[in-house]
Amino acid sequence: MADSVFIEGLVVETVVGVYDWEREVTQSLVIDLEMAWDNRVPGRSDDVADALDYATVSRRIGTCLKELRPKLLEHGAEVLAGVLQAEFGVIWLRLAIRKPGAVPGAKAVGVCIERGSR
Ligand SMILES: Nc1nc2c(c(=O)[nH]1)N=C([C@H](O)[C@@H](O)CO)CN2
Repeated sequence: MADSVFIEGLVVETVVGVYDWEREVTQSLVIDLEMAWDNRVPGRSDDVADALDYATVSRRIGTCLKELRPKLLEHGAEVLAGVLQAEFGVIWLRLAIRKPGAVPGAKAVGVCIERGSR
């Protein structure tokens, strides 16, 4: 399945990081996500119930990361991938989490994972 639904540049404010000072503040994470989805069905029906609703997914990403308060970006990415697969039936996804300003001189640092198969 070559079709997909994507979310680009979703900003989530949460507690994240491995250092003590990072557990006392919130920081911005930027999420880029592509999820395999058969868009022929909603393409025919014009019904959001047949679609992978990117608004609902975006809200779920926010609540997940705010509750999780991960130390590592890797942990945030792994848990998010599991939620998307279990709750939304996503069979394949590519997910990047960026942490802007975390490393002096770098625009952003982050991780990218791919889970499942198309
Ligand atoms: N591979 C990773 N390396 C680092 C992470 C991370 O989440 N994954 N996190 C940190 C610190 O929290 C850093 O962002 C503070 O500036 C260091 N390395």
